[in-house]
Order: sequence, then structure tokens, then C-alpha cells
Amino acid sequence: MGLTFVTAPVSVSTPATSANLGPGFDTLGLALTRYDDLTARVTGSGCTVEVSGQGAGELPADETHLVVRAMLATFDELGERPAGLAVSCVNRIPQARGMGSSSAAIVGGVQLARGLVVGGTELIDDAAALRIAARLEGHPDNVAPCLLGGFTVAWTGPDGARAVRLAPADGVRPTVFVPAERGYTATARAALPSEVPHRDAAFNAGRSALLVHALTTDPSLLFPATEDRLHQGYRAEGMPGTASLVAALRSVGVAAVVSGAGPTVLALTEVPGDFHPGAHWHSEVLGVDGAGAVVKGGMVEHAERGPVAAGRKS
Ligand SMILES: Nc1ncnc2c1ncn2[C@@H]1O[C@H](COP(=O)(O)OP(=O)(O)O)[C@@H](O)[C@H]1O
Ligand SMILES: N[C@@H](CCOP(=O)(O)O)C(=O)O
Repeated sequence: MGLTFVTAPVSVSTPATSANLGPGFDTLGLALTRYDDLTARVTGSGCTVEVSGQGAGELPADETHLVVRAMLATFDELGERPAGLAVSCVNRIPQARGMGSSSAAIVGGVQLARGLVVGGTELIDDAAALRIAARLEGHPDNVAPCLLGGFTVAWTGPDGARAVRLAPADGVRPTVFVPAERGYTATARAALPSEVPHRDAAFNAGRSALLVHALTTDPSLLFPATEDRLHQGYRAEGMPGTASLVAALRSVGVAAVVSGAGPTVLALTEVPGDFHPGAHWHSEVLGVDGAGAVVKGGMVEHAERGPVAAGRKS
């Protein structure tokens, strides 16, 4: 039997995310309180995409748009596509800056597709949604917090991506410093070596483990816990302004890291009021999003995720 599609529009708010958080390369991620708002409905034929805000006038307006690609991949998992789609995107997450905009588009698309199918949430549960989104993104560390909210530890097993969601401690104070220029994740990944010294791998294993404790229990340890030897150093040449700002913040005791693949900088502890990053940077204090990509309308009716959902399995 075929699928039944919902005729009413479905909406989703997708949070920005910061991945890696220093040593947790391709694993750790945090959901932040800045959102893209996406709406979709089934139509009789064709595919239209309206974009306002970030990416307006640049992103495609057809089925090659990333949100639609993720929707179609999800419908294909379900075995049937609707006749047509109309999608609208109000984008507030800066794109190609290291704040998880592509993951927000992918997770948004997966969630919209689930919402547009009667019984879509049962046919594709959160665990399957995470697997689809991570497969499309290529790494799970942004899609996990975008989907689930909070602070997530994600990994890839034989059956695809999995994640647990943890509650960040109250003392975690995210500030982002966003530059005007873009930096593409694919470019930043190409700067990484295929092998690293064993001592650096051991260093990062220790810091990542400490970071889980610091972020959930003891933020006073965030400064040593955010040291990294696996990616930031290799990427510094390609983003010298980012490397300098991380160093300047760390020199005054702030637990600063490259956000995702950069070029945005993320501070996890309070930035002194007299610290000035320079006119090049737009700084913004953000909260930690606790809910993830919540769908309104349609068939995904999960409640807001509270701040504590330790051990949530995907
Ligand atoms: N909201 C969006 N809607 C559609 N495509 C998007 C959106 N956000 C990002 N993308 C696509 O992803 C690319 C940026 O991906 P990436 O380099 O991974 O940056 P980020 O760190 O912001 O995720 C953009 O050039 C665009 O092609
Ligand atoms: N682990 C990835 C994270 C990329 O995050 P993004 O927000 O820059 O897409 C990496 O470091 O490549």
C-alpha cells in the first residue's frame, strides 16, 4: 500500500550547531539558540523553494536545494515521493561559517518529510532520522545536536550514525565570533592529514573525555578540556584570522575553539567585557538549545525536549 501524505503545511525550526568543540573532532556538538524556520506542503506537481535571509538569491529554488534533497532522500527511504512540493525557508544561521547550516538544512528536510507522511514518525524514528541525516552530511557531529538539541556525543557504527544527548551544565556560556568571509567545510577537511602522531591521538582522547565531564558537570575545567591537536593546527594556515582570535581569547583565559570547520570562533566560557575581537568579527552571546529540530503541524508531534535527557539513545 502507498503512503498517505498530509495536506496541511508542516514547519520545523532547526538550531545552529557548533561541532568538535576543540578536541571532539567529528564527535561532539552543541545546539545553539539561532534557528532557520522551514515550512513545506505537498502540491500537485513540481517543486518550488522560497528563501529569505541567509542565502537568499544564491541558493537553488528547485529540487537541488539541500532541504529538498534531504526531503527526497527521506521519502525514498519510505518508498514514495509526493507529486509536488512547495518549500519556504527563513534562514538565520550564517552559511559556510562553521555553525552547522548545512546540517540544519538536512535535518530540516528529514523532519519535514517525516511530518508530511501519515505515520512518518513511526516509519522513520529519531534513530533512523539521525542515520539518514548523517549519511547525507558525511559526519554526525552537527546533525546529532541539530536533531536532538543539547550537547551530543555522536559516533558511527556498522549500521550508521548514533548519538547520545547530554545536558550541558549551567556555567556553559557560548559566544560566537562570526567573520564576514565564508569557509567551506569540504575545503577545511581537505587540509587534514590522513595520519596523525600517536601522541596527538592520545592527547585528544584525554581532552575529549575531560570535555564531556567539563561540559556536563564542571565548567571550570573547560579551558584545559578544549585543547586540540587533531584539526585546528592543520587548518590554521587556511584561516589565520580565526587562529589568531582563538589564541587571543585563550591568552586571557577564555575556553575558545574553532567552531566546526571554521572560520567562526566559539567561546564556551564568559568573554571579559573589555575584550575586543576587532571590527572584522560579529560577536553574539547565544544560549544552548534544549529541544532540537522540533516539528509543528503534520505528523511529528514530539514534545519539547527538556534540558535533561542524559543517555537518550538514537
Ligand atoms: N539553509 C540552507 N539551505 C540550503 N543549502 C544550504 C543551507 N545552508 C547551507 N547550505 C549549503 O551548504 C553549503 C555550506 O556547507 P558547509 O561548508 O558545510 O557550511 P556550514 O559550516 O555552514 O555547514 C552552502 O554553500 C550551501 O550549498
Ligand atoms: N567535524 C566537522 C564539523 C564541520 O562543521 P561545520 O559546521 O563547519 O559544517 C569538521 O570539522 O570538518
